[in-house]
Amino acid sequence: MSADTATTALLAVKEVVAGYAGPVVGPVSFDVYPGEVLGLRGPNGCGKSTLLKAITGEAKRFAGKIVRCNGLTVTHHQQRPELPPELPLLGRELLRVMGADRGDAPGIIKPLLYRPINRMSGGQFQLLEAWACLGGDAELVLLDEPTNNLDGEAIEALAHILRTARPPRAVLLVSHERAFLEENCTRIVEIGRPGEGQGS
Ligand SMILES: Nc1ncnc2c1ncn2[C@@H]1O[C@H](COP(=O)(O)OP(=O)(O)OP(=O)(O)O)[C@@H](O)[C@H]1O
Repeated sequence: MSADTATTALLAVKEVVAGYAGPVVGPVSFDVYPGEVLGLRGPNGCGKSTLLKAITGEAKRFAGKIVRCNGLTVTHHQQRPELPPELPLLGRELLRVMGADRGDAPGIIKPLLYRPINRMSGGQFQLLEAWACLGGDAELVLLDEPTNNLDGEAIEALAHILRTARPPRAVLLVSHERAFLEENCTRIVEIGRPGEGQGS
């Protein structure tokens, strides 16, 4: 579904400047509507991950506004998710903790359900985490480089999950994979190089 201006935005990012000790990105503006997969694209270090972190409150907002619709639930798939080596959980238990244990896991996820997460490969854990975010209850899913570590089959499975999992949830997707963004996003926002703010 494409953005519909008659629909209320789930999230409005307005002239946001964000960073850590100092600003690293912005000003940037975009809205996210129910049902869309909005891509964020830009060069390395331009601040895409920082923008996602500003939405969750992990990064500092120096200027602008981030307006969430009332009661909006958000989940964040971080770039390079860490495998928690000491956590004695099976894949399905992790899904339960994340509210994504619905019994409708795609075929590529099923073999991971009974595998201890500390014995998964980086790619397997990455895919399970992405499914946990997309198959859970959150109305807005933030995905940061979800194709990292994934082989071609897993990337295709992720694309299928993006297209089919629980619409009308919205997704804000950061990816270096130009083709993946273009094939799977309903809209793409360009972020400029550091100091340039928003691209055209
Ligand atoms: N925790 C942090 N503290 C201070 N600076 C940080 C922190 N995390 C990132 N940065 C800096 O903020 C800038 C933007 O980084 P960010 O990871 O948001 O960019 P990005 O566009 O997602 O990059 P990439 O495409 O390479 O993943 C970089 O200069 C980076 O070094």
